[in-house]
Amino acid sequence: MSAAQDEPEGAQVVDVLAPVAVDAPYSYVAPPGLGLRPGDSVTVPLGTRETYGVVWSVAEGAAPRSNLKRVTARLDRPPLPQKLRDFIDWLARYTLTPRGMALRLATRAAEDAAPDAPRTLYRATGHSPERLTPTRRRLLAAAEGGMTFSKKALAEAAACTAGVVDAMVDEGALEAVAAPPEPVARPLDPDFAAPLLEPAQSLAAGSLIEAVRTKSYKPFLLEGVTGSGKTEVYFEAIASALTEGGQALVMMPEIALTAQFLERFAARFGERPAEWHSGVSQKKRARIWRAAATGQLRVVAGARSALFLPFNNLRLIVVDEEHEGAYKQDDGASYHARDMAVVRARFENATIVLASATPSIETRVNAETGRYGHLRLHARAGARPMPLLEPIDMRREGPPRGAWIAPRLAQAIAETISRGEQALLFLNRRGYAPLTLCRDCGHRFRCTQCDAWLVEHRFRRALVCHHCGHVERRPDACPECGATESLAACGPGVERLAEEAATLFPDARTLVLSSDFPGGAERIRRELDDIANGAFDIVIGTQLVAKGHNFPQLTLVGVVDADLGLGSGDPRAAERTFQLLNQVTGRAGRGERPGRALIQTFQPEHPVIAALLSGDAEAFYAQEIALRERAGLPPFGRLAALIVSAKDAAAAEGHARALLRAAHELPPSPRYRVATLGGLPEADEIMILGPAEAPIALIRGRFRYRLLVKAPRGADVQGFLRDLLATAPRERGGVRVQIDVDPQNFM
Ligand SMILES: Nc1ncnc2c1ncn2[C@@H]1O[C@H](COP(=O)(O)OP(=O)(O)OP(=O)(O)O)[C@@H](O)[C@H]1O
Ligand SMILES: [Zn+2]
Repeated sequence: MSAAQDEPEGAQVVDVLAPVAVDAPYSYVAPPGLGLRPGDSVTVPLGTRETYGVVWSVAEGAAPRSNLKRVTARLDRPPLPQKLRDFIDWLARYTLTPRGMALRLATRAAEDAAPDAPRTLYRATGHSPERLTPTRRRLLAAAEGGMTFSKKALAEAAACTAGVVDAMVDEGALEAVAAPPEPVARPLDPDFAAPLLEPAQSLAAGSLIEAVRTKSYKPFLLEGVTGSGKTEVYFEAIASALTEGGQALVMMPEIALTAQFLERFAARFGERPAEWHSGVSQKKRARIWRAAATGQLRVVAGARSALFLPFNNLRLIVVDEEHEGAYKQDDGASYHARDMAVVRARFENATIVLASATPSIETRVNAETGRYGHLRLHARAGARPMPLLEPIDMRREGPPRGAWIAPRLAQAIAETISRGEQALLFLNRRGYAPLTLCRDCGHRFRCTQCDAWLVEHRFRRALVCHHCGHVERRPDACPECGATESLAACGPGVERLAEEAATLFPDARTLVLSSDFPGGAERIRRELDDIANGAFDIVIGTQLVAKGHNFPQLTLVGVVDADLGLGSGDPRAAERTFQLLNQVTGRAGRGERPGRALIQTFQPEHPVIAALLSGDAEAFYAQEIALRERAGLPPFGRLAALIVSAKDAAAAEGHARALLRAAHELPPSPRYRVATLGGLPEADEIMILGPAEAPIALIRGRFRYRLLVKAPRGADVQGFLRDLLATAPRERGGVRVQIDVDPQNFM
């Protein structure tokens, strides 16, 4: 206490959370005059280094203890709003992520914040240069009229190099003027091009607009068949948020690939929204971050990390394709962006729309029980019919050995392209062949670091592990027996399908679309554009092509292997397959002409395939929901996974067993009950399954064991996990425990 006098009058004690793996803010003393408030960003010493952090609370009137370190400086950053800080606290508690790491999700993008750089623009002075070449003449013509232009724009308009612009400045024919920085996004006009909605669309839009207007936290499921105009409908909700002076966030699973969406948005609102994903430069992201905090930026379309932007007046969140697995973040902090979007909306008192043609079981149940509003569009827009679906029974009319396209599908493709329309062949498998083996000795190529076969990529002449990315050259001889010409590719990937298509349709313009080709998102965006513009007759693709795209000339979809993924033993296999196949067949017939889809399957009677073929989504949902309810699976019960991994299999298994023991030795808690080991669990008890080898037992050289916590809906799973980790033995020998609350992936 005596040291308190050391601090000058007016010094503050503040709790600062740093963006590192700690769970609690630390106290610091801030010099008088900083006038810190919660949400402010500061720099502080932490251990031996200096870091930035966010003031989590200010202890008003507290006398600083002498041992407190000092806040070094205050950063020039807009404050992190209270609602966002509350959301971060909540997310950290729910997902068992250290709070500092949860904070980092929200502040990482701000780290690069450089002040917005002013730009230099050019305009004509009226002086003519001494020598007027045709190029110079074009340049001066482009700069005419007293307006200012960027150097790039002038050079482009005059088809000359930037050097010509410089030369004209030297000669006094152009002058440079300083201009304010370019805005991160231009103003949007909610009335720019409002569509004429159809009655069902209008009804759905009305409910959303009402919710946005009354500023009420209200989740909606917007469920409409593919091509029903869900996008048009939620655009009206965005327009309403804009009219109200608020902000809107649209989350999309593959935003980096959806140039089409941005164009559509611009056609509706006059300008594009701000884009937010890993392909956007650090600097740009820092500017978007700031503009979201000041309210200057009104609409962001982004990947899951956009959820952590510091919006200052968020009125609407849209989660497009809400059922998509891509919303689950699995490395580092593991959270489900769709679920967390609902939580964020609650903190913000915002409206939230989950849009899908094939909602997740969780969301469907929430809509059926009335927790979410349920808006439905039962038919395609513009009276377009749904595609006609037909099975191809591979047992009776399959292709000849070594081929993958059945005669009837080949026939349909031929007819389609002869009419000048497009066909899409869907196979959710990258590469040439999923397995390579030696016909002489039976040797199979597998990854040494993972429990997985190596996938042949013939274009790259390589064998690739799809789990860890390991690449090796495809040898000419078997490494085991030395035989040459003995290596055989087993099963098809998209590259092999392309080979077959080229043989069947040598004159067709064929494109393979796959995420692993060089060129990244840029290339895929361009290719998607080309498809939409009719530059190809046959498109062969993985699930990349299934997502939300509009290809007006596409009238035939061939699903090459509908059974792929059904036999995986994953509790979500049925749901995922149903969603994916609906999505991909939904690409057919979105333009003027009706669509058709042929489904190659060995089990046309399988409930998932049957539901798809009959178009009876209701029967599928009823059955799948009943199944989950009986099994106590989400959303009727809760799951959490503990993945224990180590370089040494015995160490991983040993630690997993120790965790299991610790769980059963926990003292009784009023918030949860743990079932006795080996006994039959009561309805209100938490059960721990395993440890079992994870389905992929080895990844990146680490052996993995899994414990699955299965709990009734009302149990405090997080409380249980926290208690368990607090009493469990220390992780030694490189053992890692990863916690996944609400796991989506059971690999
Ligand atoms: N009211 C409307 N007036 C004119 N065109 C419309 C209208 N509603 C929808 N459309 C058009 O119908 C097509 C499908 O609409 P949209 O992409 O919004 O459907 P969706 O339900 O989002 O589809 P998906 O789930 O397959 O992505 C688009 O080309 C869209 O412009
Ligand atoms: Zn591997």
